[in-house]
Amino acid sequence: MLKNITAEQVAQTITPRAPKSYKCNYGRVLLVGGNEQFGGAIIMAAEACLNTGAGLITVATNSINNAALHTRIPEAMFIDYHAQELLVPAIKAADIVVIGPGLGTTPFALELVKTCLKLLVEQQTCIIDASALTISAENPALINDCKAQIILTPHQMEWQRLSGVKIAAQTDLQNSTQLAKLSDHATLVLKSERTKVYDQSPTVWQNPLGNPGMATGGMGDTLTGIIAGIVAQFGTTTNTVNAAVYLHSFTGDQIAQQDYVVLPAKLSHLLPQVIQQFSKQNA
Ligand SMILES: NC(=O)C1=CN([C@@H]2O[C@H](COP(=O)(O)OP(=O)(O)OC[C@H]3O[C@@H](n4cnc5c(N)ncnc54)[C@H](OP(=O)(O)O)[C@@H]3O)[C@@H](O)[C@H]2O)[C@@H](O)CC1
Ligand SMILES: Nc1ncnc2c1ncn2[C@@H]1O[C@H](COP(=O)(O)OP(=O)(O)O)[C@@H](O)[C@H]1O
Ligand SMILES: [Mg+2]
Repeated sequence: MLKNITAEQVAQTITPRAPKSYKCNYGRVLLVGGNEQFGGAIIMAAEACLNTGAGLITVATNSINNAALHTRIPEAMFIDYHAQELLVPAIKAADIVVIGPGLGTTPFALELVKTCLKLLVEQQTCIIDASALTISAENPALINDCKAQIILTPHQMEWQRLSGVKIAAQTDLQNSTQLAKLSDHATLVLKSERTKVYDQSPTVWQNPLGNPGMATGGMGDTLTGIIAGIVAQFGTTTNTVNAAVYLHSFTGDQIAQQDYVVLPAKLSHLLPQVIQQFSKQNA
């Protein structure tokens, strides 16, 4: 059954912060990605995650990206993703691990995906995006064997690679069937001009918002960061994933009222205000 995500559901999910709380109450997120060529992708994901309200953020990336990362968001901690002795404890300590934006598909990238997916346990959530989806398409057991709660965020070509279903044949029934084959505890955020969210139930959720100004590189990396920030604070459920998808497009639509193209950085900067509006509806 197809249902629209509603503003009311989002407002119910985004509860105001408790006065007696501190950073560790809002989730530890580790973002892994960004090679020499695609550092921007992991920086945009981290910036969106920060602006969504995650408590503590660490970025494991190529060291060439460190200066740019810290110029943009000094709030984020940095790990050189080649440093196993730092990376492994960071994976174990995280509530949420994002893997893939700007990671590339080299043998080293494959080893990183393996390290993350194998180390994660049931209490953790892994958001698999971009290059990590392309890598997993060649190695489907990685997703199947991963114990963490899984959120997959492919665009239609990444989903074609992962599921084997051609874009033209990506019906709701096909998508649900292929998702269940990949993992019995994964949620699928299938991105398009009208993104849909599939879990292991027969209900499919459709995002009613978004605009073509959002068709720009980095917009999916930004969504991934928002999903990470929302599930870090409010738990990993279909509701929280839906809320993140909705907030991303809601913010994009606000910007498109004046702007021809919706820049990912601008969307990120508007997020704290938009999320506050939704949290106040709940106060
Ligand atoms: N600033 C940065 O650092 C950025 C870095 N990035 C990083 O780049 C890496 C590669 O990721 P990617 O998504 O760019 O490339 P890929 O996986 O090959 O997919 C593109 C192919 O799929 C096809 N296609 C069909 N339908 C489609 C759809 N709905 N949406 C999109 N594509 C669709 C399309 O077909 P075409 O239009 O060419 O016929 C094309 O052939 C990854 O690590 C990512 O994080 C980006 O995030 C950008 C900003
Ligand atoms: N025409 C459109 N209308 C609404 N949303 C769009 C449109 N085009 C792209 N988007 C959104 O932009 C994002 C693109 O994700 P993705 O292709 O992974 O980008 P990138 O990897 O460059 O960050 C998705 O969230 C998608 O829903
Ligand atoms: Mg992408």
